[in-house]
Amino acid sequence: MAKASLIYEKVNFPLKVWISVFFLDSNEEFVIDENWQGLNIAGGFRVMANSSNGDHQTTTKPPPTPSPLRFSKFFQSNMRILVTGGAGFIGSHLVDRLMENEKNEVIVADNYFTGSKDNLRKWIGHPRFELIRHDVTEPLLVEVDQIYHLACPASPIFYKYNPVKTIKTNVIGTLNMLGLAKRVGARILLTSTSEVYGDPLVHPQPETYWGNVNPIGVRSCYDEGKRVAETLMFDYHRQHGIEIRIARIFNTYGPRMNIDDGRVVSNFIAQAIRDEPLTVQAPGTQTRSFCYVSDMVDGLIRLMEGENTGPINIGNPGCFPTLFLKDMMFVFKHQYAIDAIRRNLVSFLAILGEFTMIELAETVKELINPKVEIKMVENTPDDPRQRKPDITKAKELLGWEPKVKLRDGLPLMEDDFRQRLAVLKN
Ligand SMILES: NC(=O)c1ccc[n+]([C@@H]2O[C@H](COP(=O)([O-])OP(=O)(O)OC[C@H]3O[C@@H](n4cnc5c(N)ncnc54)[C@H](O)[C@@H]3O)[C@@H](O)[C@H]2O)c1
Ligand SMILES: O=C(O)[C@H]1O[C@H](OP(=O)(O)OP(=O)(O)OC[C@H]2O[C@@H](n3ccc(=O)[nH]c3=O)[C@H](O)[C@@H]2O)[C@H](O)[C@@H](O)[C@@H]1O
Repeated sequence: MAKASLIYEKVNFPLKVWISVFFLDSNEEFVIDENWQGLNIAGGFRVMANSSNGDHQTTTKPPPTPSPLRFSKFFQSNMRILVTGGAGFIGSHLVDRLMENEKNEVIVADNYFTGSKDNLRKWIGHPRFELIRHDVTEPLLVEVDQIYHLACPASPIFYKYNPVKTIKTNVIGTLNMLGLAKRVGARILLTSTSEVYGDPLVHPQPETYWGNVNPIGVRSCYDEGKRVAETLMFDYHRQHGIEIRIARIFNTYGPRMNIDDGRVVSNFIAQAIRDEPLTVQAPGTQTRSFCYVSDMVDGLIRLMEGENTGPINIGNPGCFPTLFLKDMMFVFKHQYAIDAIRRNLVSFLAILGEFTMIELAETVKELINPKVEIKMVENTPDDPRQRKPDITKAKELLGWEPKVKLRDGLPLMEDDFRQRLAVLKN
């Protein structure tokens, strides 16, 4: 569909080739000239005939049959897909899935800040795959039909490391990708986050909730950055008719997460394998919902291919009520937790029906290393106390719901971590 409109635009204006040149804060267009009749949409330009003398208008013969190569290029049903941040955790799994379809050509643009070529090693050299070292804060000129825009550090440790760069990535990076989408008529999907809900006062979070975000906190570069990115998506949609999709992703885990990524599931698994104490950040009663990466990729592709702009929550609302008693005992053994409960009733209510970090630690301990210790450590500012997606919209509009339970997903991740850490299971 996007390709069809691209072809239409290029072929039906033979005397002019319009090129959009995207500047950081504006999209400006200028005309190359009437000497160029056509554009090779495979990338780069090709002059196919010179019409400035008007020769073709005087001839009575039908025009020569164009090269079959040209037609195959124009009319093939292949999709060319750009994945920004494709060398990262979710991005590389998305690339695997997109590459399974022989009609897809995939271009990855990544600056390798938190991603790695290693995640894509099986595709490097493949004729339908291209990897570009590129920072999305700079404009990118490629010809594509779809853009999955994932580029952004996702672990709080990494996005807080250089907050100014994080906000530039979210704002300027998204602006650049929207400029690209506008120039080539591509559909664009943004991977937003459940962090747009901040420390939510509504629970679970539906897409209609506007959030409770600290605009000046240490996490703001990320959560406010993503909120602006969402705003830009909708402004380009309303103002320029760009086809947009917004996924609000909730905590996702799986193989290929950075071992020292700092996120809770990867931390606990690496710690359990290394025989180090599992570090539960106080109070430990904060809740999250964990979605296995294959489910996430499935949701993202359905959103891209479907007819809804979103935003749509994609996450796994599952919880573990069976661990409730154990959880309570752990909480009451720790002064931190008791203080937190006294201070805030929400933290206490969280443990009644939700999946807490203590439960996660207990689950990892049980599945991976029953001898490992669990210890309570200091938390970081503005850590959301509760988070769980309302996925009604994803179910109804995308026919999507997660399939992999945490207890099945954790061992798959363990295998990958053991291989990379070179530690065999006893
Ligand atoms: N994993 C989650 O739980 C989660 C939750 C919510 C939202 N998300 C979003 O999903 C996307 C992917 O997350 P992930 O977990 O795979 O993270 P990740 O850190 O593994 O991947 C991000 C990728 O983006 C690249 N990148 C960062 N800044 C860039 C820049 N300026 N230019 C080009 N490339 C850049 C990194 O090198 C990396 O390859 C992110 O946008 C993130 O905000 C993830
Ligand atoms: O899903 C989301 O929308 C967001 O979720 C995560 O942010 P966060 O939930 O803070 O992720 P973690 O760093 O994995 O922390 C989860 C919880 O575990 C706790 N934690 C973390 C690390 C640890 O070693 N121990 C521990 O108890 C944290 O205090 C926090 O309460 C991601 O890292 C963001 O990129 C993403 O956008």
